[in-house]
Amino acid sequence: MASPPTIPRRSLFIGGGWREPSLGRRLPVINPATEATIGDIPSATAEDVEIAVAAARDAFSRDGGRHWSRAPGAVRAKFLRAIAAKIKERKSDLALLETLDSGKPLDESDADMDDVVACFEYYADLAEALDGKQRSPISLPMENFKSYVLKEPIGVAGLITAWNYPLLMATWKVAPSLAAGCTAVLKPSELASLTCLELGAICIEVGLPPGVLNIITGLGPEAGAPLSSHPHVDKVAFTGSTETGKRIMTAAAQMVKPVSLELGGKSPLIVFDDVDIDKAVEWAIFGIFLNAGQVCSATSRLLLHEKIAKQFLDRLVAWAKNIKISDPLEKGCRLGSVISEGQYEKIKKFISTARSEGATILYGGARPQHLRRGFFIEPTIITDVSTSMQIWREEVFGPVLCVKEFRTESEAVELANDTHYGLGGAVISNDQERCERISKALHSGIVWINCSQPTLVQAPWGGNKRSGFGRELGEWGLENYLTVKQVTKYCSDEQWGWYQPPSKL
Ligand SMILES: NC(=O)C1=CN([C@@H]2O[C@H](COP(=O)(O)OP(=O)(O)OC[C@H]3O[C@@H](n4cnc5c(N)ncnc54)[C@H](O)[C@@H]3O)[C@@H](O)[C@H]2O)C=CC1
Ligand SMILES: N=C(N)NCCCC(=O)O
Ligand code: NA
Repeated sequence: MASPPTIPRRSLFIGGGWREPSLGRRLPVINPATEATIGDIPSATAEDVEIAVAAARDAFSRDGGRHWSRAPGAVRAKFLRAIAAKIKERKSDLALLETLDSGKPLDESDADMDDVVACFEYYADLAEALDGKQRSPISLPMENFKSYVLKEPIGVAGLITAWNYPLLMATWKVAPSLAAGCTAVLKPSELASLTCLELGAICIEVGLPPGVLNIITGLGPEAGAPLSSHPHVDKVAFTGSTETGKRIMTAAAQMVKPVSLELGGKSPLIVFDDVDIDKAVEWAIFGIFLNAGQVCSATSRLLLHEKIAKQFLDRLVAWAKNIKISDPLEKGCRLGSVISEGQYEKIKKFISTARSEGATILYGGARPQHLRRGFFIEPTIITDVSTSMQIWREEVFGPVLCVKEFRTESEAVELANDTHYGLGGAVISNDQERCERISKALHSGIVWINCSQPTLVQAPWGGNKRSGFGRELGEWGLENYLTVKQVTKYCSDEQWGWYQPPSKL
């Protein structure tokens, strides 16, 4: 057997170098597919947050910002492209680390690394384009004033992220914040931090100016909370649960600090009776079993037109049975383990509550019999669901799909919008006008037509209602880290003339 890959032992990445956590604490790294402890990560506390924020502050204003925050966009773009190139070079080892840390299939980690590279490259282009957008004039109905707009980096950004796409979720925040000219402190999830620490190593290799990006790993209350409430952090961007999002918003409110929140979801997928069943089934499967359903935009509520419901469910089960569930390193794996024991127990509880509330577990619901260790759960399909049940209302963040039938388009829309969340929504139908009507009717930040989950770096990403606010990716992702300044100039030779001039005497 091949020897197990080495897990790098890293410290906190602060001020351009490695630094031991002030209290000397470390946290175990658990591979959820084997339950083995495979390494450890530093556990930062408020003392370290203090040092990291000071490093970011210093990097923001060093030499009047000449080397970073006020440097030409092309300077920052060069570093973002260098980071992208290093990630490309290290793609297979980073993907392996991501899989060992999170349990996701290696093919998914590979695709995530491609997305990471694309995101750094995309924001490198936007950093360059930003200079050309400066001083855009405001049209005014008078001639004695001229106004224009400057877009300036907001300052030090605090970036707090989740474990479902460890390096990718960090990149969605790191790339645009750096492109904008901000400096940043990243706090990834304690459940999967390995690849984010490797990003620190990459920053050293490409010679990123010290303090521009700082990476501190550790627990939410110990490292995340002091970052979100820090008076010298000018903006907080967060991806994670709605509960933690509320805490972060409350902390930031004390400093009147802008936040963007990318929170949970319970997104619907509506399937009409005019579709190619197998094509639609594959999107339904992809929409909930990708990354074992640990996707904020997972289409976890399937709405089926009653005319095709039976046939659709038969095919859905057939496809679900055919999903390769295995060690995520095995070739062709399409369902790995979930992230942690805590998440595994939580998902099992959701399934047992659904059963006790009267729903039917049509398929799955248990540990796959051929896997004795690791936090694996079968792809699970739940029917006979009513809208008051927990499984309809709450985010599971696991491979669990609940299904309801509908008769009319308006009933489908009403069921789709019957949620406190508003991240994604999807519709599958051959009637394009109907798809467009539904796109307008869904209360969500993202709508997919005839598919589910494609995520494009150019397109805005984010939700409404309790899924949060603010948009990542695309040009919207850059705006998150910019502040708009108006500059207005009086350009008449005349005295202003509001006051009576005193006598000249
Ligand atoms: N929608 C999404 O993208 C995600 C949703 N979730 C949901 O959240 C549930 C719990 O998962 P967790 O890992 O506990 O997510 P979480 O929302 O608590 O963690 C996300 C990040 O916030 C940090 N954090 C935790 N408490 C904090 C605090 N008081 N102040 C500042 N930062 C803090 C964590 O360390 C982590 O980096 C999951 O079961 C899932 O349902 C989890 C992760 C992502
Ligand atoms: N890369 C893909 N497919 N999806 C990203 C989902 C991001 C999220 O769960 O917040
Ligand atoms: Na882990």
